Amino acid sequence: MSVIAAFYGGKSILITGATGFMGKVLVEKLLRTSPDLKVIYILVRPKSGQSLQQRVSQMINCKLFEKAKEICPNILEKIKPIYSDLTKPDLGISKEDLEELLCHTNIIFHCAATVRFDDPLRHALQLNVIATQQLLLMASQMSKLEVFIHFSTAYSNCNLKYIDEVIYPCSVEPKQLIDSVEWLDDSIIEEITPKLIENRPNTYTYTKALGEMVVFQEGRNLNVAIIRPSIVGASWQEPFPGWVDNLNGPSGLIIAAGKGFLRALKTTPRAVADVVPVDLVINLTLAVGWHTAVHRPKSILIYHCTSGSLNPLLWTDMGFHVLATFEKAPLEKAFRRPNADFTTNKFAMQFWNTLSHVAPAVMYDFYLRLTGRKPRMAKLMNRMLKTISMLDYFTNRSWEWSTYNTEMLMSQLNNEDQKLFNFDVRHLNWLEYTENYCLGVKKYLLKEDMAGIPEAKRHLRMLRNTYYLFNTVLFLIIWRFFIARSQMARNIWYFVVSLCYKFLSYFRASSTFRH
Ligand SMILES: CCCCCCCCCCCCCCCC(=O)SCCNC(=O)CCNC(=O)[C@H](O)C(C)(C)COP(=O)(O)OP(=O)(O)OC[C@H]1O[C@@H](n2cnc3c(N)ncnc32)[C@H](O)[C@@H]1OP(=O)(O)O
Ligand SMILES: NC(=O)C1=CN([C@@H]2O[C@H](COP(=O)(O)OP(=O)(O)OC[C@H]3O[C@@H](n4cnc5c(N)ncnc54)[C@H](OP(=O)(O)O)[C@@H]3O)[C@@H](O)[C@H]2O)C=CC1
Repeated sequence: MSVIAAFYGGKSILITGATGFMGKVLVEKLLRTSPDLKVIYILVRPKSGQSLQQRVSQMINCKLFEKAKEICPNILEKIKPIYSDLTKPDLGISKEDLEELLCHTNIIFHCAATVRFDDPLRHALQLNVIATQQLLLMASQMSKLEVFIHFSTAYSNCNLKYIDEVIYPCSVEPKQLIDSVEWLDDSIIEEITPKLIENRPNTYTYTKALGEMVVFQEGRNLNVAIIRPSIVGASWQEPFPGWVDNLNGPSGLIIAAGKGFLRALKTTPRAVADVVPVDLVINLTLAVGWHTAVHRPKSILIYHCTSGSLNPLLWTDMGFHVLATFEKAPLEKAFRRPNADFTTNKFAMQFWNTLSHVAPAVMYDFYLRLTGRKPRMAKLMNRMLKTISMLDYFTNRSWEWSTYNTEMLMSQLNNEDQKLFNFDVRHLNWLEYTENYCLGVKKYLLKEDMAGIPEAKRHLRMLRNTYYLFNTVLFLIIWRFFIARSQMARNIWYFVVSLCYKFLSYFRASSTFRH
């Protein structure tokens, strides 16, 4: 019998960020494995003109929830959306809703965050730190609260090489910073941001570290645990392989590679791609929720959800797996044939950027202009180059995370739970996973039909022939140019032609002789 699934039965669970990538998988798994849970309160903001109810309907009508709906037919009654904007005072929650939450909530999963790397410090602070602080305050008034699970990232301390399951203090106290940004002008905040984040690459990792400090300082009287996943990718097994719904992490670049936009990447040869499947992260999270509620550890435990130390995958290997998959099942209407050069050298990367990224985009835009259409490729390419440069920090470094707590937890699960809430990354086959990831990107993100693969292959063949033709014409033009100007080039040309002629005559003569 599953102890973890039984634990969530009859519980009222509050989830922030339920409409996000990980939040959806969390809601789905809870409903699938504990259909007898009482209610899941989800804090949602209206978005793109959709009401809260419309957002919930859209969420549960996606393929991800198909199995959960079979197991839990009254799924709509189980999910209660609560209006909330985490950037507003008191999280924008109405008095009545607040009362209900304070009276009934047993478990909180705090998933919401801004994961953008380029967010201004003020906004990132608002969501990743102040909202966490306010949620903790709210949690401290909940009479039935058993556990508070906070989602952080394994990269919150990416300024270190070895990262332990502890909270590392930042040089500035979160409270001081929160007070300061209240009266500081945006331009001044922008100016001091590089000094504050020190040797971290962006405001995301910095504010996630501050968020952990806030949890440590203000969650002491609560029963809290922190999950630190590394790079979260598509699902491995549950509810089916390859599910993914946004462009974050590797997904965007997998598309870019499949469409033939991304043709070169700077990465150190031994740099580890610390990817973890989303279902594995959610399984660990649910196990941590159960363990923390039942065992009530004396201090806040941190759980690293990483793959590098147990089952490492290199970025270059992942790249080759991606290319191999798109060879078998190409994306539709690719810009160029998928191919990639991995380089460690900054100058080589600049060379490849010019040759493989910028030049084809500029040429294609020229062609679009000639045919009376609006050029768009250079703009797209610049966006992709910006994204690559933002991810460069992560594809060129490796970290080591300790996993004592995660391993301790694994050893405490019974056989049934080890299967139902599997978070053992050692059993993962990266080749198979990457293949499913790419197919998932094709089906669920790009909504491409698998029946279109023969046409996509034809398109790639056409691109290959165009490429050969283009190169031949280019070679002939350049050669013609040299022949016209240089006696030496002419001599080489005549020498090569006469050599070819002699070989041909020789083979023809010898084959006539044999007959
Ligand atoms: C050969 C294969 C090897 C694979 C090799 C992979 C290496 C991959 C390393 C990952 C390493 C992460 C390690 C941290 C792990 C965490 O803990 S963080 C959680 C993950 N967070 C992220 O990944 C967020 C990263 N993204 C961002 O911060 C922002 O999107 C960027 C990169 C700054 C771009 O900002 P922007 O220029 O304002 O663009 P934005 O409005 O976001 O989107 C503009 C367009 O680009 C598209 N786009 C957005 N993001 C992406 C993306 N990542 N890729 C492509 N297109 C994108 C959007 O769809 C949008 O298109 P339109 O809708 O306009 O048509
Ligand atoms: N994805 C990854 O690779 C990793 C993620 N993490 C952490 O996991 C957690 C979940 O990440 P992920 O699911 O990928 O993120 P997403 O960007 O997919 O989801 C973010 C969620 O936060 C909600 N949210 C954002 N701003 C607000 C707001 N002002 N008010 C209310 N809700 C808001 C979003 O709601 P809406 O739908 O309305 O936008 C969405 O539900 C985060 O804490 C992140 O730091 C950690 C490591 C890696």
